[in-house]
Amino acid sequence: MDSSTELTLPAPAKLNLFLHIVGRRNDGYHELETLFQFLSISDELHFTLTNDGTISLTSGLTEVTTDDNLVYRAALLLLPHRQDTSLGVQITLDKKIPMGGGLGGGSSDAATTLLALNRLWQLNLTPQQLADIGLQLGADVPVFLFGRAALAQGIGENLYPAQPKESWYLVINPGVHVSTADIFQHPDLPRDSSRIKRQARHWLMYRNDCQQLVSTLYPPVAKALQWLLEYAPTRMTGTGACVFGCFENQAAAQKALAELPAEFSGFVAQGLNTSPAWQALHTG
Ligand SMILES: C[C@](O)(CO)[C@H](O)COP(=O)(O)OP(=O)(O)OC[C@H]1O[C@@H](n2ccc(N)nc2=O)[C@H](O)[C@@H]1O
Ligand SMILES: Nc1ncnc2c1ncn2[C@@H]1O[C@H](COP(=O)(O)OP(=O)(O)OP(=O)(O)O)[C@@H](O)[C@H]1O
Repeated sequence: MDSSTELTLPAPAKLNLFLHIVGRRNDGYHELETLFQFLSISDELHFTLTNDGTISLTSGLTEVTTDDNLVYRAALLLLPHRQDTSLGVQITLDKKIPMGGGLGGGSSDAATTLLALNRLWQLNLTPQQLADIGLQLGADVPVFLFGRAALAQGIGENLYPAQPKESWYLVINPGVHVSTADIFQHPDLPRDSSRIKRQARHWLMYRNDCQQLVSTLYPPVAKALQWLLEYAPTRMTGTGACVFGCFENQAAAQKALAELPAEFSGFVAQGLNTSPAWQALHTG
């Protein structure tokens, strides 16, 4: 494979190890403090350079149209930055991360696309320029571009590298769809957490401010949390619906997974402080 015309890159999932809401901006977006860590489960994207000036995407996803797919939207945003307008790309997305569960798969796919096209189309955009473009697609895109586990402030654009333990997690999908916009608009969402002193304590000492509300609105989320708590310290990621338990090692997490009630699905993955996408681009 010629790396100047073809590129295969992962797009990892993330966890929000904690998530505090510390305020609300004038535009309605919430100011957060959250600790991001990547997971060893990834979507895979394959990029082939073309010379027809167009973007094509094959994803096999029935839930999302091509026009709405964050991969396609990310590629569109880079079109005006090409010097040579004959440059195009054929993209294949192999989706493995559960969608809409707070695992950030869509944002990660978008970030991997921005990184790949910056390389293939030789755009020479700086990390900050890519982050500004990425933020238009989702609040979680910058951390995937940054490629390091991080404490995020603002809506996710102010990132400070962090080194949480690379634990093993059992992630459970309770099987309900939680709308991020609905949770952030809900009158009962607490919005007044105080700012933490930068990572003064272990992340388990903090909380996810959306968890109580989502558990009340979606009983399967509460049930998954309650089941997992028998095995490990437990929390919800993002605005849900996925929840995770933190284990000492892979075997302990697998053992709990083997006992998972049939009504839920789940998987075991390791927390990673360096994004596999970043690693592939810089060492591959
Ligand atoms: C909750 C997190 O997953 C934490 O990592 C993210 O902040 C959510 O990021 P995301 O899924 O990329 O969300 P976006 O697509 O940017 O926003 C969806 C909707 O949620 C609300 N929203 C989102 C993020 C934020 N900090 N404040 C908000 O109020 C806005 O109404 C927005 O229209
Ligand atoms: N490539 C993509 N992969 C997944 N979802 C996509 C993609 N493109 C667009 N979407 C849309 O974005 C929505 C959110 O997807 P995603 O899987 O990133 O959610 P999430 O994990 O809850 O994100 P977050 O943690 O950032 O809130 C999906 O329900 C889908 O409609």
